[in-house]
Amino acid sequence: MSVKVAMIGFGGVGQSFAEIVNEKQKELQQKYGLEVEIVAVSDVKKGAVYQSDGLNIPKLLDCVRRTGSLENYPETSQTIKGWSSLETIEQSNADVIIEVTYTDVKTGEPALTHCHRAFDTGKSVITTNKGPVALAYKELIEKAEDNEVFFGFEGTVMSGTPALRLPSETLAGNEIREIKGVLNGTTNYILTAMEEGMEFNQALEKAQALGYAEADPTSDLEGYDVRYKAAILSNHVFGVPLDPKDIFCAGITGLTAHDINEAAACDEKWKLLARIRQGNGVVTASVQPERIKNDDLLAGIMGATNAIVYECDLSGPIMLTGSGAGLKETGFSLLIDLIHCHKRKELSKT
Ligand SMILES: NC(=O)C1=CN([C@@H]2O[C@H](COP(=O)(O)OP(=O)(O)OC[C@H]3O[C@@H](n4cnc5c(N)ncnc54)[C@H](OP(=O)(O)O)[C@@H]3O)[C@@H](O)[C@H]2O)C=CC1
Ligand SMILES: N[C@@H](CC=O)C(=O)O
Repeated sequence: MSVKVAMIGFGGVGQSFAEIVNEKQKELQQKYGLEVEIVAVSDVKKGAVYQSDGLNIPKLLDCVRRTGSLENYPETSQTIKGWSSLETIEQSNADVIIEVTYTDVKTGEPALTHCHRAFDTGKSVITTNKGPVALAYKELIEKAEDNEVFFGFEGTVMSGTPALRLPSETLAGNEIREIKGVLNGTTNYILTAMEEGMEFNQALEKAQALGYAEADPTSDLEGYDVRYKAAILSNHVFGVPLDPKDIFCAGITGLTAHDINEAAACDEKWKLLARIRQGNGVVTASVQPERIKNDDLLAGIMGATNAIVYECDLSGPIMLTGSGAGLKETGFSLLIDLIHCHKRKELSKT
């Protein structure tokens, strides 16, 4: 079965997803009976292109990587160029909108409006954008259900490492009382690099070049990105809405090379930790750098790798570790959701 996809945002993650779809086309067809057609891409500076019978992915990637613009994408009589994100969502024949614009930690826009418009027009949404999921979790889940469409956001926490499906599917039956983790790739990369003697700014530049950091890295450095992830986890795992503003939040900008060395001399490490606890239906959470012993499991989590620990009543603590950021990994998270969206559709036919 063919699933038509429109992409809103075509930065690092968007392009990586297109590349994965192109590489895995045959396998997706053989294993899942899934044929993915990218029919539209709409991006602020790179422009927009729509073709109802599907775009040529290698040409799309070549065009944007060579010229930085979709203006030069080869046209046929079917091609429409220049649609805004909302025109693309409303007027394209896509079944699924892949929302991969930047995360705005204050308003969740423009992604929040993109999700609403997609659901209003009967389209599913798959996103890695933390904004709408952290700020409007319940509202969007309910709207997707009311409109009988799919809402996937696995990549919003720990990119392609399935930190959200693990508690809701694999750990089902447990009561989870506490979650803690290293949930930001950029800051963990910087702290690891500083332990190896690199300057803060140089480490940040490297994290940006590797595609880990947010468009505005203040979000990473000051802990806002993790605060959003904590709000998503509270909603998703505990079923309790938590306003990001109510989460105590401190970042890593106050940490100096001296602090890092002082911790090392005591057999300890600094980690930016998120803690989310539930008791009697009330959730409290915090995000802050903490000095932990080197024999703590989380002390061994280095570079852009992240880890999350679920404290379960039956299975005890379960730790999941994997990439917390990265273009390929995050592109893959979109694919996981797309496969689940497809499976759900297939199941509904039986
Ligand atoms: N990179 C990572 O490791 C991870 C990223 N994420 C999330 O995934 C999303 C995408 O990340 P990434 O690809 O790295 O970010 P980029 O900044 O590389 O890409 C975002 C793209 O969205 C475009 N854009 C902005 N506003 C609009 C709009 N209104 N309509 C259409 N396009 C728009 C930008 O265009 P322009 O540049 O032209 O302004 C840019 O090309 C973000 O929300 C991020 O938080 C989640 C997990 C991991
Ligand atoms: N900027 C984020 C990307 C994933 O959410 C990070 O560094 O973890």
